[in-house]
Amino acid sequence: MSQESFSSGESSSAGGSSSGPSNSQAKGNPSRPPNTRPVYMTVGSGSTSASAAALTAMLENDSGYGGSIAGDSITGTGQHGGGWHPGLTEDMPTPSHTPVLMGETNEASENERRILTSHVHQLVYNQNRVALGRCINRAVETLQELQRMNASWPAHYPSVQRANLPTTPHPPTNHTGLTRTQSTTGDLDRPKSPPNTSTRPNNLKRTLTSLGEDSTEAESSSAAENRPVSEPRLITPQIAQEFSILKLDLKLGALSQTELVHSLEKHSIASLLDGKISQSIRHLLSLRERIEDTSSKVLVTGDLNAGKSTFCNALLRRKVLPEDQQPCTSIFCEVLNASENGGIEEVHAVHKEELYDRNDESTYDVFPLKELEKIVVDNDKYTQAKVYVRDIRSIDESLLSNGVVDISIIDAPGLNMDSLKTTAVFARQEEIDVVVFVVSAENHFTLSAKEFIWNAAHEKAYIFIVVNRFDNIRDQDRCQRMILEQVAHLSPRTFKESAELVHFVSSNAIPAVPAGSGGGSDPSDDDAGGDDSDGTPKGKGAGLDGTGKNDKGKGKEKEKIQDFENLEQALRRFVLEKRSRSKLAPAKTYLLNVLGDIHTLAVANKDVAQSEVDRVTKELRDLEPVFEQSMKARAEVSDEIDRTIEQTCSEVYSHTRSSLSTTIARVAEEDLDVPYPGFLNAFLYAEDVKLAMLDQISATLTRCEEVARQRTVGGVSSINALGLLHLGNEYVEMNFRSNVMFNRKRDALARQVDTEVEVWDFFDLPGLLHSQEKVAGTSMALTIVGVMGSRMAGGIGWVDGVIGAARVLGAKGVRTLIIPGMVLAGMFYYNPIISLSSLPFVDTPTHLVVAATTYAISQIPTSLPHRLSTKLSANLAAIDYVHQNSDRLSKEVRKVLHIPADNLRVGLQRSVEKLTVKKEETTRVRGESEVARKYFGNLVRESAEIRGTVQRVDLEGSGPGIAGNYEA
Ligand SMILES: Nc1nc2c(ncn2[C@@H]2O[C@H](COP(=O)(O)OP(=O)(O)OP(=O)(O)O)[C@@H](O)[C@H]2O)c(=O)[nH]1
Repeated sequence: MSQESFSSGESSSAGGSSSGPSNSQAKGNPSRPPNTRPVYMTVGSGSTSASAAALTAMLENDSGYGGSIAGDSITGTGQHGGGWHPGLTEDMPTPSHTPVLMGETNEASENERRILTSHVHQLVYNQNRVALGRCINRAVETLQELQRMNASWPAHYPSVQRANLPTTPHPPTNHTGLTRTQSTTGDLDRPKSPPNTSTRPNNLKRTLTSLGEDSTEAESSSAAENRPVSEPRLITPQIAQEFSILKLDLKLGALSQTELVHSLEKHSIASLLDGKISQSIRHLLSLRERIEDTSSKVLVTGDLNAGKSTFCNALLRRKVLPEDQQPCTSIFCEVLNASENGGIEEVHAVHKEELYDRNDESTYDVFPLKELEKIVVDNDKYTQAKVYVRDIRSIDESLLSNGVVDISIIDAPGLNMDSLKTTAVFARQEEIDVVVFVVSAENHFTLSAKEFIWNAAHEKAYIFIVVNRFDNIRDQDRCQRMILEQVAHLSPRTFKESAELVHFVSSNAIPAVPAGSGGGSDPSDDDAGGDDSDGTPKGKGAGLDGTGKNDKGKGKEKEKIQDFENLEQALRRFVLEKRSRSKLAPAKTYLLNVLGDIHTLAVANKDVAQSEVDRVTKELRDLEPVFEQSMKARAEVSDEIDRTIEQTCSEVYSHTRSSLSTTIARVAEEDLDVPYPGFLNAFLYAEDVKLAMLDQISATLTRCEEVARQRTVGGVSSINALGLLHLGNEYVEMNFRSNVMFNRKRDALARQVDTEVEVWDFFDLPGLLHSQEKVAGTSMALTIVGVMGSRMAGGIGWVDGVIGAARVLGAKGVRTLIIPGMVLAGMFYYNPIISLSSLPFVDTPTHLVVAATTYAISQIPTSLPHRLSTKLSANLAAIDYVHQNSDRLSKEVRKVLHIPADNLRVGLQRSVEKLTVKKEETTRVRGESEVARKYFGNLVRESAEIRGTVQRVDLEGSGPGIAGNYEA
């Protein structure tokens, strides 16, 4: 494209646009009828329409590329007649639609149209960039929120399930890949992967769920209550679907993802998800950085010696990069606009293992341009070279300095098996927006080339292919056909747009000034490119005779230049207009995917939260009466236990008391089964009777204890029954053995109160009196009692002392002889008794005394038990024997009953506490689930809304002329 043609275009367009038909007339072009150009109507009071002004303002104020658009590089190109001029954005129709008269050259308007198209596209690009940037910010905020939520309410992760597990019925499919059932997120318009090209795992089917499953078997409520909640719960089949961005990489041994999801505890899943979210946030931030970056990188690669360096030089119109017939480029050379280096042309050779930083000279060595060859050919010190050059061409033609975006060209080393991997890695870098592949027309695609394109086409979708050294081909049509066939195979998408993306050129036919010339002039000018006065470039390519005399040769050269210029324009379009694809499309695609994942996650978790709320609400509803009942039972059972214990103890007490009292009172009348051995052994008899009585009392006590045992067994049973009734299986019965009760020596007390046998015990004086009165009258009776009373008391008072001694000595003989001795003594002391007497019975004759004594002795078997019983009873009463024992028994019963009672009380308390904790826990879960439901409900809406906004960002056919460019 010559400068002249551009200038003329500019004047016609500017004129036409600013003043409409009147201007056209003012130009005084008689050959153009007044209506050959459309009539422009200016809306508004000024000469510039409001919309045009707005458009201009938007372009000028745009922050993303403002520097390059409105900066010096634009204004400094005044030589192009204001190629970038506010007038261009004035209200006027798109020039491409301008009607052109037959035969009229429309070169100028074509130029104008191209520039306008470029700027409008720039505007649209910026709008898209800003919109995507905002969406990235919102997505990041959303993900951060999700991360916070996930920390407090571990998100549930939808899972896929293997085909051999029971699944919902699938429609029959004839491919082995993934079989979808249905998706609630279909409205999200997630890009559908065609079969076999899907990167998603095969042999996976939609999951079944453990949530919401209808169990065919009835389940008891307690079983349901105690059934462990499987974690993590899977999602219903309708919404379970695979993720693209937030997919958890769960590969561990032979376990499938589903098995792993099942086996992992839900907090582990949540933390894995958290990691994924962080990763995604980082990626989104890097995408935002990338779309805000105004630079664009073009990687030129291809087979060895295909002419890559020659091609780059042709683009620059300067011999910057070394060309050689031998493979020579050994490092990556990035050619940048010198304006990025303070306008200085030089080479920065970047040290190995260093990250290039233009402001840090320790990372590189500086060389003049002409020494580039030395660095490029065989070196082991540098990995890449940054080549700063001034672009000598206008902004409409230049790639480096095009007024819109800063483009750098990277000349890569030729591909071979060694460099293939390095270059492939290089090409994969995110900042590489465009890959230009140079192939030699003579050699077609080598194996390395095919492998590279195959991979790069997956990465970048479109490859710009330059078929170089076309001048060396004789049958060019056949060559074209064959190469296009190969392109179709290697990158079908590139093939589809081959008119724009595949170019057959001869780079060496393009005139280029030497690198050292400083780039001050344009080689496309007649004088600059070579020594031909007719503008034919002075190339070294075949078929160029360089004399300018061969018209056919000239025609061919022009054709080659034209082809190259076509390539350049296509490349510019590809870089400038299609950079949306390379810069914004990845952001858009990633956003759509991540928002789709968030949406899926939100839908799934909203439902999980809802079912969680339902579940715990029901649980709470069921729990409330159980809790109330438990509280009531605790109080009631406690009272019941107290009652049982009280009743049992009081029964035992009263029974023991009455039994003992009765026995003690009646022990004298009992058949003690002690034979009376006669007068001589009266004392022994007394001892035996006493022991027999004590045994009787002990036997009664033993019976009472047995009764108490039985009562205790009854009490324990009723407590256990209460426990089982209220606590069910939770109640643990205690092992109770009644035989260990009362195992203390029970009659110790009785032994302690061992009653001493006294002489008086043998003679029942009141009884005697009573019986003698009946027989011999009162005076007689008194005589006997008097004899037995006072005389014997005086005469045989020694006897008690003897008994006491005998007890101590244990001399049976002594005791045996006491009573006979006593009686005889009574007789011998008769006289003194009589004589001393002043009592009414002083006159009592001797025979009466003998009779009375004999009577008293005969009464021993009858009177002794009574006397002893009375005495025993009095002694036992003195030590409170009956109460003591009744109390002992009832206390022991109480003690024993308290053990199961306390056990039951603890059980009941525990049950209430357990229910309280469960209630609190369930209430807490309900609260959290409600928050989660609300949050995920909002997230469903929000993610769909942001996704909708992203979807509306149209990166394809935006801006006039762009679609046209590709359809042309
Ligand atoms: N006939 C013809 N020769 C060309 C053309 N382009 C480049 N050459 C020649 O091919 C040879 C190799 O060119 P280079 O540009 O060095 O090739 P390269 O691909 O950069 O080489 P390496 O980077 O070393 O692999 C040089 O001698 C060029 O003059 C062309 O279009 N036609």
